[in-house]
Amino acid sequence: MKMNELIEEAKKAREYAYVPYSKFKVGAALLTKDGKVYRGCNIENAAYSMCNCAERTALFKAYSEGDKEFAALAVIADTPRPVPPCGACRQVISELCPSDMKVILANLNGDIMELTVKELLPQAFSAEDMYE
Ligand SMILES: O=c1ccn([C@H]2C[C@H](O)[C@@H](CO)O2)c(=O)[nH]1
Ligand SMILES: [Zn+2]
Repeated sequence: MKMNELIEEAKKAREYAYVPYSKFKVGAALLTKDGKVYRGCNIENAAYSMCNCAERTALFKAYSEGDKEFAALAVIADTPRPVPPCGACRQVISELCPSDMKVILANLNGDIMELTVKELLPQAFSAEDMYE
């Protein structure tokens, strides 16, 4: 699957965003190594801290279906620059995805930024820091 196709999948996911509070729609598309795509959108709640980002929705969907081998993640929102994932998502992505996996950030203007998981969260805290 091409990078632009994965961004299109993220754009479709974005349409399902449930964002009555922020009105800020985000879409994500997670490509597995065997070519399957899991879409995710952000889902908010009146108890604001319960809001779930698009990236984590996609990752948790895949994981809960037994898919754990990922090849790329695309994220899109209507932002001036390609949408930067929040710190919480960076932490989750860095634990569940390979450190050299491609993360494609995009916006609706067609701006794209491509980086790796380890570039997204350098010096990430991980299990290795707790157990030797
Ligand atoms: O990369 C991001 C950044 C923000 N959000 C969501 C969380 C919340 O619903 C709204 C505003 O922060 O956007 C995401 O889904 N992904
Ligand atoms: Zn997030």
